[in-house]
Amino acid sequence: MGPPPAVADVRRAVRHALDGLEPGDLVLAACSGGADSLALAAGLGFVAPRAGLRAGLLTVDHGLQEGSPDRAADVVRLASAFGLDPAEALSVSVGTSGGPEAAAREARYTALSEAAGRLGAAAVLLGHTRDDQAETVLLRLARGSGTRSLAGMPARAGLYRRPLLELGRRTTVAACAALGLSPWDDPHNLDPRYTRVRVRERLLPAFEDELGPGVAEALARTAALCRDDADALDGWADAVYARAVVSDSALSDIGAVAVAVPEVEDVPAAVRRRVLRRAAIEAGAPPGTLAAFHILQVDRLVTDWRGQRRVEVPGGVGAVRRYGTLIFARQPASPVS
Ligand SMILES: Nc1ncnc2c1ncn2[C@@H]1O[C@H](COP(=O)(O)OP(=O)(O)OP(=O)(O)O)[C@@H](O)[C@H]1O
Repeated sequence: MGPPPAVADVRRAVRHALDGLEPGDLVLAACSGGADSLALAAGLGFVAPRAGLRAGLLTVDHGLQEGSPDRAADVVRLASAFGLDPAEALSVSVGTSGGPEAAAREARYTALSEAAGRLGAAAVLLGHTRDDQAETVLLRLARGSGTRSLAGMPARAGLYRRPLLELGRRTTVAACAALGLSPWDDPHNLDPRYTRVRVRERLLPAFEDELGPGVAEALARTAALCRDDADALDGWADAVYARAVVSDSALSDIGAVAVAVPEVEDVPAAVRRRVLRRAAIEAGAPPGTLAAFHILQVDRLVTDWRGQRRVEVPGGVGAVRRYGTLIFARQPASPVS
C-alpha cells in the first residue's frame, strides 16, 4: 500500500523542486513548525536520501512570543525524527522598521541566508502554498500592481525554492494528520489586525461564497500567466535598456543613470516602464518600495513632460527631464549640455 494521497503529493512536489541539484548537495527546509513547513520538512526527510542529497532543517526563533524557544527546540527534535541533520534553531532579534511583520521577515531571511552560507547549503526550501500565493496576488491586485508583481512568489529565486506552491493548504494539513504530526498554530494567523489574515479569513471565503469554489486556484493560475508575460516583457526591456542608457562617466561617478528619451518614447509602454523602473533602481531606489504609480509618474516625463520636469521616487531618487535625456540621481542632477 502506498502512502496517503496528501503525503504522496507533498513528496512528489518536493522531489520535483530538487531537480537540478547535484548528488551530495545539502538542502535545508525552513520550518516554523506550522502545517505547511512541517509537511515540507517531513517530505524532504523522505525524498532527499532517495535522491542522493543531504538534508537539514533551520527554524528561526523571533523571540516575539512566549514559549518560542521551546517551540524551536521541538522543531529541531522533530528534524531528527525526519532524518534531517544538521538541524538548527536560529535566534534573531527583530527591529521595528517597516512594521513588525516586515521586520520579522527580514530578520528571518537574513538568518536563513547566513546559516545556509555557513553550512554550505545549495538550496533552502520554503513552505509557501497555493493559498499563500492566492493571498499575495489578491493583496497586490488591490494595490494596483503590474504583471511582475501579480506574478506573485516565484517557485525558485536564488537559494530559495518553494516546492508546495501548487498545493493547497488543505493538502499540507492532511499530510501532517496522516503522518501523526501536530503542527503549531501561530496565533498571528488568526489576528485580524494583520491584512493578510483578513484576506485569508474573510475575503477569500467571501469570494468563494459569492463566485463559487476554486478562487485560490484561479488566482494562482493568474499569477503563473502573469509570470510568463512579465518574463517576456523583461527580456524585451533588457534589450531596450542596453540601448537607451547613456554612458557618461561624470554621471556614473555619482551613481546617476541617464536614459536617452528617443530610444524609449516609441517602445510599448509596458516595456518603457520596465526600462524606467530599472534605471530608478540602478540609481538607488529600493525595489521593494518602488510602486507602479511611481513609475507611471516618471513615464509622464517621457510622454508628456510639459509643466513638470522632476518626479521623486523612493530612496531620495529624483527623475529629471533635460531635453532628450531623463536623468535618475539621488541629488538634483546637473544639466547635460
Ligand atoms: N520561524 C520560522 N523559521 C523557519 N522558517 C520559517 C519561519 N517562519 C516562516 N518560515 C518559512 O517561511 C514560509 C512562509 O511562512 P509565512 O507565510 O509565515 O511567512 P511570510 O512572512 O508570509 O513569508 P514571505 O515573506 O516569504 O512571504 C514557511 O512555510 C517556512 O518555510
